[in-house]
Amino acid sequence: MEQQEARVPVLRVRALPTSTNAYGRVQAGWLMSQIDMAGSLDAERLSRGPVTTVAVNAFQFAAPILLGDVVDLYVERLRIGQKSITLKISVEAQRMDGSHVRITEVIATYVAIDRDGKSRLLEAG
Ligand SMILES: CCCCCCCCCCCCCCCC(=O)SCCNC(=O)CCNC(=O)[C@H](O)C(C)(C)COP(=O)(O)OP(=O)(O)OC[C@H]1O[C@@H](n2cnc3c(N)ncnc32)[C@H](O)[C@@H]1OP(=O)(O)O
Repeated sequence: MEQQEARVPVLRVRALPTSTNAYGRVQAGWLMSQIDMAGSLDAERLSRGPVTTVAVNAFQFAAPILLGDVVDLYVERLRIGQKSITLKISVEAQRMDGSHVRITEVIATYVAIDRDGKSRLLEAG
């Protein structure tokens, strides 16, 4: 049977009352934390060890994330260097009515580090 390649989010999380303001909209800080979580997860897998965020580009938010939305974070590897990985992290929300909304895209660079926090070569297999 022919396999269809599905786009799989690195992280999927629901916006609950603990993530929103009093008006039911997700706070930017919560979303940034999820973005960093998705990016570092992918970079840790690729580098087979710890990483740190060295640079993040400017963010722009196209739409709000609302209470109850399911938030999907997709990661695309843009550049794999000797010690660093640059990723595009895209955020989409599924509303409770089933509609899908594009929220933001961020470009972030992660550097593989050793136990002392010094940069190290990637160990991608
Ligand atoms: C409204 C709400 C408010 C919210 C507020 C908003 C905040 C928006 C946050 C968003 C979401 C994220 C949230 C992160 C949250 C944290 O993670 S906080 C920051 C945590 N990061 C750190 O602490 C890292 C601190 N920096 C360091 O420790 C050192 O600079 C590093 C990363 C170990 C690099 O050390 P180094 O000696 O420069 O390393 P070096 O061997 O020369 O270079 C290694 C590689 O890094 C690359 N590199 C070095 N510097 C850079 C650079 N600046 N750019 C790109 N690549 C670089 C080099 O090109 C090299 O790559 P390769 O060409 O080999 O692949």
